Amino acid sequence: MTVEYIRYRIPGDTAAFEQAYTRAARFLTRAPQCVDYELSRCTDEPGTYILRITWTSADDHIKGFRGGDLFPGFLAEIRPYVSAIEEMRHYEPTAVTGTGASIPSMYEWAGGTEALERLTARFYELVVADELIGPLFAHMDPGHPRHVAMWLAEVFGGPSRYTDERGGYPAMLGHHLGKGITEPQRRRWVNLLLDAADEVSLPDDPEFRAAFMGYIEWGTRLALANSQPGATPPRRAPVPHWGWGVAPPYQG
Ligand code: HEM
Repeated sequence: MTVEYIRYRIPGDTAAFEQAYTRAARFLTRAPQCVDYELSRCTDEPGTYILRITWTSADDHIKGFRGGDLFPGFLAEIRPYVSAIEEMRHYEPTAVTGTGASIPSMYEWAGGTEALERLTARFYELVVADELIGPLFAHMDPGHPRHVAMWLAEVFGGPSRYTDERGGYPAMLGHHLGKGITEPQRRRWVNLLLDAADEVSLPDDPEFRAAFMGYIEWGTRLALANSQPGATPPRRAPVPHWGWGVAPPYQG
């Protein structure tokens, strides 16, 4: 991945510049080498703009996009502004990246550790009483519901206690290896978790439940795949971090 920054100083009609880029952007939208792009206007210095384009790689940009069919149409739209370019360079992203706290994490939205522990306590009551999956959990550690709450907390943006105290992803993976979970068992696990979520009044707004279900579907399908005989999952990986996806929480 490489990020291209192009800084413009437009001396005249900025509306025409923005319109030209609106047309040029249609070519970026169609380019498989383009991850995303954004044109920003400077609020302190009218006429100064920065275009950020993330490319799959510098080579893909130079050889793929510039050497490809879309470039002539793109260039035709922005050619009048080439002389207004003050900087045009590729930058490599560093490890310093993240998000702020303007959007609450799913962990906070759910109600934190207390809410997740309420969820898993009720869930495993339903699980052990269930004729299809109860037998799988016949010998489970009494701390199991709290440990799964810890895992979910970490996945949804809360404290990293499963990693710090319980061995993180490799330990969680180890609990599922060789279990031979079947699809009906996976589906029952999901159904019971959703029943428990309703019973303990986990937030039921569309955004939270959609994102929550997204993780549960992903996680249970991986648990099933990794539990099969001969499965070769990665032995080491970080605990996944699940976010809101395309529908962030509705805050009124
Ligand atoms: C999102 C999906 C899942 C998550 C987050 C999850 C989470 C976990 C965690 C964190 C543990 C280890 C608990 C500890 O550290 O004590 C565990 C163990 C286990 N899980 Fe899952 N799991 C998932 C799906 C499933 C499914 C679908 C099944 C079977 C239907 C299953 C069956 C088990 C079993 C049998 C154990 C070991 C229980 C024991 O201690 O005897 N898991 N799971």
